[in-house]
Order: sequence, then structure tokens, then C-alpha cells
Amino acid sequence: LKELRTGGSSLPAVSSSSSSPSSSSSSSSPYNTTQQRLPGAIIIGVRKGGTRALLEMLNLHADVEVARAEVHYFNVEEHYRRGLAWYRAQMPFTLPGQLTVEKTPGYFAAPQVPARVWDMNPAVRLLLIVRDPAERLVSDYTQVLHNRMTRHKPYQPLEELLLHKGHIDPSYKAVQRSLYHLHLARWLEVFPREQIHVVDGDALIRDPFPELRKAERFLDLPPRISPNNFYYNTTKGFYCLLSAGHDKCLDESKGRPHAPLSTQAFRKLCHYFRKPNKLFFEMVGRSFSWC
Ligand SMILES: Nc1ncnc2c1ncn2[C@@H]1O[C@H](COP(=O)(O)OS(=O)(=O)O)[C@@H](OP(=O)(O)O)[C@H]1O
Repeated sequence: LKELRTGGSSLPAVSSSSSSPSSSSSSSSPYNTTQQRLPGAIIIGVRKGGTRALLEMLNLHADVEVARAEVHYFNVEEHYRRGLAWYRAQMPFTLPGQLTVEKTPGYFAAPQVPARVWDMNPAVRLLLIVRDPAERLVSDYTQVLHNRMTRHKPYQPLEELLLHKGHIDPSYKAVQRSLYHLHLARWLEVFPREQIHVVDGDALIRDPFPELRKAERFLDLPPRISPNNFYYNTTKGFYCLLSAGHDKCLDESKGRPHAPLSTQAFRKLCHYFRKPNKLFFEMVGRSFSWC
């Protein structure tokens, strides 16, 4: 939508030899007014929490430009070795005063990432969008299942991966990714709590606008996103975006029907997450109505 309005992020990326966080690459635009800048805000996770929806919705704001692709700079060694100039060259072109936002949910659970993000810019604002960890896990599995099916690869039913001798298997990666308190603890060793804004992913699904208003406030953006930017699409079963006469829904990989899981197994999952959830609520100073 924004691209249609400003042409901002559709310009080609250029690389720069500088690695200073404050420096930036000049654009090849005829007016030379736009530059690629390092992000002032990063959506760090959680995977399947609604990170794409949040990014696209923030992009409705005239003062925001977003990196369309997940960059995986801080969590993939090969990318990190390329340095900040490479990272910056993955960012959209922005006008002075515009905020660059990127999202890579893989950052949240990667232990080396918080310190690296701090080194990039200790003032960067972090957005963490969370969702009921049991639902998140099923969504996570559903995505892997879909990818494997598309590549005609074999796959195990969720219950086989999730349960070991009738108990939740803590070594299953999707279980680990839902232990939000463990991952957040590592971020809080590096960043003050005030620098991390927690978005309620379930609330964002039900009614995006209030969550966006809170995010605008956290990012010190003037309130520009309005309820008129959203409409409920009955075919998709989710809110879609409206801006400057254009409408846009997230692609079909967002909001897929979930893989089946027995009620009994789902209950076990909910029970398993009860304690970790409590620890997470204490950490963030608020609670969520998760199962
Ligand atoms: N408006 C709107 N439209 C479509 N989907 C929406 C929306 N808001 C939130 N969501 C939820 O986003 C979930 C996908 O999360 P992510 O974008 O973080 O996934 S990913 O980690 O980047 O793959 C996706 O999860 P699933 O429903 O499990 O597919 C959605 O529930």
C-alpha cells in the first residue's frame, strides 16, 4: 500500500562500505532525498505470533517504512559476518524523519541476538508480539507441515512430535519456542524493560486498531493509523488493511486452518505452559488470557 503511495520501498538497495550505525546509503532517486537507514524498531518475535500482520499494519503509518523480507542478520552467522553495511543495504529507502522497521521472529529465541542488536543501536525499540503459546505451537507445526507437504517430504503427525510416553516432550523445538519467559530473560539481560513493547497477538487478530494505537505511542509516532484502515474480511476470516483506496489482506500462509490435535493433547499443552506463562506475565508486568 505504502509502496503505491510513495514508491519508498520499491527502490533498489545499494550497499555502502561504512559500518557506522548512524551512517546510511544514499539512494539513486533523482531527488536524492531518500536513504537506507538501520532500523529504529525491530519486531523480534514471536514466530507465528502475528509479526507480519503487525509489520504491515505499522506500514500504514506515513512515517514508517518496513523491510519487506526477513533479514536474519543477527541470527544467521553468514549474514552477521557481512557487517552492518550489508544489513543496512537490506533496508527500505526512507525520508528523513521516517522510521525503519524490520521483523525477523527468528531473533527472539537465538541467544546471541540481544547483545548484537544492542551493539547495532542501544536505543533501538523492540516490539514483541506474543500469542497463546499452545495456539502458537500448533501454528508453528502447521507451517512446517505445509512446507514439507509442498516439497513432497514425509511428516509426522503433531501428536507424535509433541508427546513422549504420554507427556509433553520438552525437546520438541516448537515447545521450546513457546517458552517466552526463557527467551525474554535473555533480552532483559541486555535491554531495559521500557525498551520492549509487548503486543497482544490474539487481540491484534480480534481488533487490530487498539494494538496499533499502543504501538504508535511506544514508537513516539503521531497517531495516524485509524480504525478506517481496517475491515473484517469474511472470506479470509481476518482483518485486512485499507489505505488510499487500496485494500490488502495477508497472504494465504497467514491464517491457515490449523493441523488437528486431540482435545486431550491440547489440554496437556495448556497445562504444560501454565508455569512458564506465569513467569512470562511476571516479567512483562501484565497477564494474557491464554489457555
Ligand atoms: N490480519 C491478519 N491476517 C492474517 N493473519 C493474521 C492477522 N493478524 C494476525 N494474524 C496471525 O498471524 C499469524 C502468523 O504469524 P507471523 O506473521 O508471525 O508468522 S511467521 O512467524 O512470520 O511465519 C497467523 O497465524 P495462523 O492463523 O496460525 O496462520 C495469524 O493468526
